[in-house]
Amino acid sequence: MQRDLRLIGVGRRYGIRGPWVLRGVDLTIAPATLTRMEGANGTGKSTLLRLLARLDTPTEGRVTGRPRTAYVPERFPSALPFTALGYLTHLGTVHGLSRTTARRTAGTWLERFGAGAHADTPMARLSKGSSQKVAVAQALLGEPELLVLDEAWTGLDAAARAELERAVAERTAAGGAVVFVDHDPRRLAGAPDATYTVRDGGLERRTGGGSSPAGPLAQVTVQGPAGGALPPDATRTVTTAEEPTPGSYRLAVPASHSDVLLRALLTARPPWHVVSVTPPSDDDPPSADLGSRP
Ligand SMILES: Nc1ncnc2c1ncn2[C@@H]1O[C@H](COP(=O)(O)OP(=O)(O)OP(=O)(O)O)[C@@H](O)[C@H]1O
Repeated sequence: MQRDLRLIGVGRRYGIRGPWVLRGVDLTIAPATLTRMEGANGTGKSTLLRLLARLDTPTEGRVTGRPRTAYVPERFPSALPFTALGYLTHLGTVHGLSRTTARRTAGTWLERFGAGAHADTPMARLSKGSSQKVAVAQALLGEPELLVLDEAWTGLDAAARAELERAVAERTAAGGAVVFVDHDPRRLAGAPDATYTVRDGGLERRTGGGSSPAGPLAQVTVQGPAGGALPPDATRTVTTAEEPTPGSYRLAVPASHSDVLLRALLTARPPWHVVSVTPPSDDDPPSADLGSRP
């Protein structure tokens, strides 16, 4: 993403005399950041995400910046006259991939989300969860500079939910921005750079990056390039980091986030060498008690 995406004094209402859903919203979305939007039902989160994805225009105010954007809507229109693979291949070519590359990339994403067996199923016959897998795959296959996820985890099975968390970590590690809404407070807990609450038509920024990830800790030992600092995506995930020798780190990470950490380290440029991963033992205290981060 070349530049920040910015909302400047943005307001949105539906209809000339409709109530203002959003008003006076200022927001900057920078590259390589993860942003969470929270708020009660009907407060305007989806409205905000559609404005960020440039699928809607503000009633007043301005939006600047044009990152290449992909969007997963709250409700995906699955009754399309394609098979799952055919649809994704078609979208891949729209994103500028050759047909062969689009088909291969589409197949890879279906496999990653555990929907490879449904590649040739007509979209209209997919289950709700499989259809949601196609919805997230279509957003990821173009490696967007801005990924906007509106309750994208809803309906996915546990493996696919974890895979989508990994895909989000990969996007931000690759320099993309990700903005998401999800009603599960544990979703990507501890990872967001910023969390906002949509309330009374405005945005309230929560202090800090959101709640800390919780749960038993895994220990990860890694070796980076000489003089290398931990990649930001890795730093955000870990609970503690010690550097016994230059470039060598002992990291403690909630086991639920160890995949995200490993992905951030392995996809860093240059990649980090993972020396060892020790799962938590039953005697370990939960990380929620351990407080500060590096
Ligand atoms: N296309 C539309 N036409 C008219 N009103 C709309 C439209 N889209 C949203 N609204 C209204 O704007 C308000 C905010 O809706 P929005 O879907 O953005 O909220 P939300 O925070 O995403 O809600 P939820 O958590 O239930 O998904 C609601 O009152 C809704 O009825």
